[in-house]
Amino acid sequence: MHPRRELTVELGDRSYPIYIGEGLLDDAGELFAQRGISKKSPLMIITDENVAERHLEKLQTVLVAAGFDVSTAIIKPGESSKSLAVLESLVTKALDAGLDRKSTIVALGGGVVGDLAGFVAASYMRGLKFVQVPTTILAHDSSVGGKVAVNHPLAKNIIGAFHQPELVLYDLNTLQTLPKREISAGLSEVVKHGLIWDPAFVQWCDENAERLTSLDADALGYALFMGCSVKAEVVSKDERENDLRAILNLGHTIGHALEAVAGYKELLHGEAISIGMVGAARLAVKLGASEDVYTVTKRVLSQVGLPVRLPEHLDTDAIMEAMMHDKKFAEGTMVFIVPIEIGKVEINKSVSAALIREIVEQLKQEAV
Ligand SMILES: NC(=O)c1ccc[n+]([C@@H]2O[C@H](COP(=O)([O-])OP(=O)(O)OC[C@H]3O[C@@H](n4cnc5c(N)ncnc54)[C@H](O)[C@@H]3O)[C@@H](O)[C@H]2O)c1
Ligand SMILES: O=C(O)C(=O)C[C@@H](O)[C@H](O)[C@H](O)COP(=O)(O)O
Ligand SMILES: [Zn+2]
Repeated sequence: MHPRRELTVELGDRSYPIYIGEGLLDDAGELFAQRGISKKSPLMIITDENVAERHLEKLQTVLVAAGFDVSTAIIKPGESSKSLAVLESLVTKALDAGLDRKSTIVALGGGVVGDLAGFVAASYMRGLKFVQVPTTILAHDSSVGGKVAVNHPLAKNIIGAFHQPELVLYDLNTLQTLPKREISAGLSEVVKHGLIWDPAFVQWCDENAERLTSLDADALGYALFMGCSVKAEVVSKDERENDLRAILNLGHTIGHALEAVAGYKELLHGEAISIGMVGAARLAVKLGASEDVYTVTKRVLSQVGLPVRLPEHLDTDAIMEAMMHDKKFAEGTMVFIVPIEIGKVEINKSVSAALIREIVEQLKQEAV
């Protein structure tokens, strides 16, 4: 077995481990067996074309050698695969492969694969076990916490469930094949975890931006461990987002609306969230926070190669309308996550639509 960092998402008898380390795909057979993944029922690996080309053979070979009955389903890469149509095609694949109630779904890929495969696992035969094998930096966030979903053309993640994995197996070696743009997009949620919880970690990201974007293995291992730690702690305290978990949505009220208005194509999730976090920081300053909240947020995000300006051609009215479809809009109020200082946020339920509109307009003029 390879050396690894370990964390636990504490959820009573549904608690599960997160393993992070280099070369962990080699250990998948043993770790799956330890978590009680069945060898008697077929298991299905869901992945996308880019990941399949680079990492599927390795995982499949290891699992077959360990005695698992493995089938695979490969989807088109990209956010547009998080759809009901692709979900249905995967259910067809699962039926063809003979998956039964004791089968396991394995999500090998980024957040798109994780959210989609997780929702297949949540819904097929009313729920199968599943395993997250994240292969993007961003997926340190999506693989932990059990939010699984597909999109609707009008709203992100609007059809989904809470369904926790049996384990998260994070092989850092897989990240070495990531394209540059995806590296930066993934770092958006890493920085977010610092901004909501840990000022020292934000400072560390600021000082180590270059090591992170160049995929320095030590820096990456530490950053992903820190990000997963924050996520695991928050989820352990409030699995179903009754209150605290909403803080993980920093930047997402504006960010999700941008993704939807841009047709889930132009902006990657991490990029949209970066712009959304700059917007949240601007809002915070308007509400009385120190100017530092804005300058530090913007600086760290820029340093890791993320956009901070909202593309001008995205229509403000459409963005405002998309926000009203977000899950954060309920009982007539918008829940907005506001960074009151670096490393600390508040859940604000009284931000007016007029103020949000003003922020959206300002984000279109943001200096880069
Ligand atoms: N469930 C959650 O809690 C949660 C949290 C954060 C984000 N999300 C969701 O995650 C999604 C974004 O995830 P993402 O950024 O990982 O996107 P993604 O899954 O689309 O992956 C990004 C791109 O990188 C490619 N790729 C993946 N791994 C690779 C590798 N190792 N080498 C080369 N290419 C690789 C993919 O094919 C894709 O083209 C969004 O849909 C977002 O809503 C969910
Ligand atoms: O896990 C959570 O909770 C999050 O908010 C993490 C986010 O990064 C993620 O994008 C999530 O999918 C957004 O949740 P949603 O409930 O707003 O769809
Ligand atoms: Zn997110």
